[in-house]
Amino acid sequence: MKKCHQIEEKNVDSKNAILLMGNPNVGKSVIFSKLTGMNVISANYTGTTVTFTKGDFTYKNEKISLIDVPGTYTLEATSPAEEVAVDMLKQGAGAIICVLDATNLERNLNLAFQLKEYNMPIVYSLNLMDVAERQGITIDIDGLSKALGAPVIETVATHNKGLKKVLDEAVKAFKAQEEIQIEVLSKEERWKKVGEICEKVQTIEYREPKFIDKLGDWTMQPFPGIPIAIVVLALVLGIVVGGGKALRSLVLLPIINEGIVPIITDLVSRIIPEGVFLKLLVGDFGVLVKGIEWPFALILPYVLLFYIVLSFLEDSGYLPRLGVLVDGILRKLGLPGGNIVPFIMGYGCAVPAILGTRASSSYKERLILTSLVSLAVPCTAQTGAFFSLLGDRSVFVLIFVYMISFVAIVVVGVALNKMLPGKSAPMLLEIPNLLMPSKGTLFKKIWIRLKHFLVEAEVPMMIGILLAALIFETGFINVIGTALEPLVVGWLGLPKEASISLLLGIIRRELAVMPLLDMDLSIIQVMVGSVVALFYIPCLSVFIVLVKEFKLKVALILSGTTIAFALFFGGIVNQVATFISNLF
Ligand SMILES: Nc1nc2c(ncn2[C@@H]2O[C@H](COP(=O)(O)OP(=O)(O)OP(=O)(O)O)[C@@H](O)[C@H]2O)c(=O)[nH]1
Ligand SMILES: [Mg+2]
Repeated sequence: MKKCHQIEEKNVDSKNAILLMGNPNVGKSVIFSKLTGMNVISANYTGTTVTFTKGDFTYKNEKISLIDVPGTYTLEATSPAEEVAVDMLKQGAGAIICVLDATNLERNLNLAFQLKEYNMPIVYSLNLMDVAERQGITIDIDGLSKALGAPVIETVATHNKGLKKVLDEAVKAFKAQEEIQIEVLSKEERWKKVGEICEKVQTIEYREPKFIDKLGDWTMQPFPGIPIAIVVLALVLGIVVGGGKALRSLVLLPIINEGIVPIITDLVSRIIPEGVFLKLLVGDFGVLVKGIEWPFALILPYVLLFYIVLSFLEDSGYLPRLGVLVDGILRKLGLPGGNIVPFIMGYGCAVPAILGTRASSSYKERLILTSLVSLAVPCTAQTGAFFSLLGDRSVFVLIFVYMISFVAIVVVGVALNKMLPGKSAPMLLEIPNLLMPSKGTLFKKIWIRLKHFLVEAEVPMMIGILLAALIFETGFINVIGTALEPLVVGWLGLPKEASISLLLGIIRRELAVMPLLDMDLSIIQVMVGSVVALFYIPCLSVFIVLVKEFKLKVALILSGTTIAFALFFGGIVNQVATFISNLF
């Protein structure tokens, strides 16, 4: 028989803290967002939350700190994300809201019983009741409550059903300060008891599977799963690429370049006298010209559409299913199918993708995925930049850049898998229910990401543009250009002023591409510039995350390697393309 757990550091505020615990993907983050009014990202796959978030609010005159933590299957953490949850639990709380997935009662109760080993009152939120109903699952709430010795409340978090009642019960529990009935069971005793409870309280009535459940199964079988995946990919590309182009050239560019920018330029020119300062604001690289055009007209359409599509795919539960289909391919890169989610997120931004790897229990997998995303996966802002630079000029070069990216992912992935010590974790990929995304949570998520982009990207982009303006207006570009001439002109075959791309690319990845837009470049030069930008150093925010997650040494090695890779292959493309063009 084990001993019950002692709470380690009794936090002074912990008596007002309510901890949301539960298995992954049971709705904790949705409950957190609904109860606190703070928006945290939720998605339909395991491992969405990888750190904790605290939300303070007052409820019925009680000051409450609600804490959302990553999901965990057991309290013996196997990944950095699960460690966060277990650490928070050990710090103690006034009460725990244990969220249970009504469609997976047995596995969820296993964790519920482990929580009973801690000296804290628990209230149970039996969530996803709508999906349970759809699947013919009925649960005897009173019976379950008796078996657990605590209140059990049926909830549908996405529709805010039952959540107030859960909060009421949690507040009641921590105010009552009743003696807690600690129950410590061995693993075998626990599973046996859980099995008995499920048998008693749960009835599963056979229902003809609904279309959405059938679709969920089809998406994982090679047929029709692969054709479905191809249709999904085509739709994603159509929406992001086609929609992005339409939004950019038909709506945003005319509004910004023919409306907003001329008005601003005119106003500023009237107030500020001719000189360097005016040029910094509204000159060729003016902050008020490029600082509006680049992020809002050229990048934003792709970012917005990508996040709409990604959020929909995330909330539907399709991504882990895609992971099952591509497991065999990804495994060759040392990344079992479960890594599909952070990998795809990398096409949005490398920062959440790298943070997302915290849910993985294998350091080797985390490092391979991080390396691939830092090196060869263009983020959505960079994609916007590539489409702006290449879309109208040469679709061939555009396809070439993405092919190079794909080849690099495969070659580097296979090589790292062979070179790095350690093992990939076996595929533990939980397949969630296929759900129709809830409009409210979907909009909120898109808004969080868009806001994040506007704050996180716009400020560094403005700084980068200001730096570029300063470098050009002061003539400093000649000094840099001359210093880098052998590399930029000699090896890469680019004009001297393209050195600016190498400087700005350090700030943000798309800034390695954007300056090329206004230069009169040949097709070969555009191709070289794009390949360099594709592999070039991860931007500053990614570098900071790399240091945080993998320490300075790994961050420096990765960044150094990506720079070397970018310059080496950029040069090779230049030499080969020039040689071929000379033949004709
Ligand atoms: N239909 C339905 N969907 C729900 C309900 N509660 C949550 N969801 C959806 O289930 C998915 C998982 O929700 P999250 O809040 O991210 O789950 P989580 O427990 O925080 O997951 P982790 O952070 O991975 O531990 C999301 O797509 C939600 O929109 C519900 O009651 N009914
Ligand atoms: Mg969560």
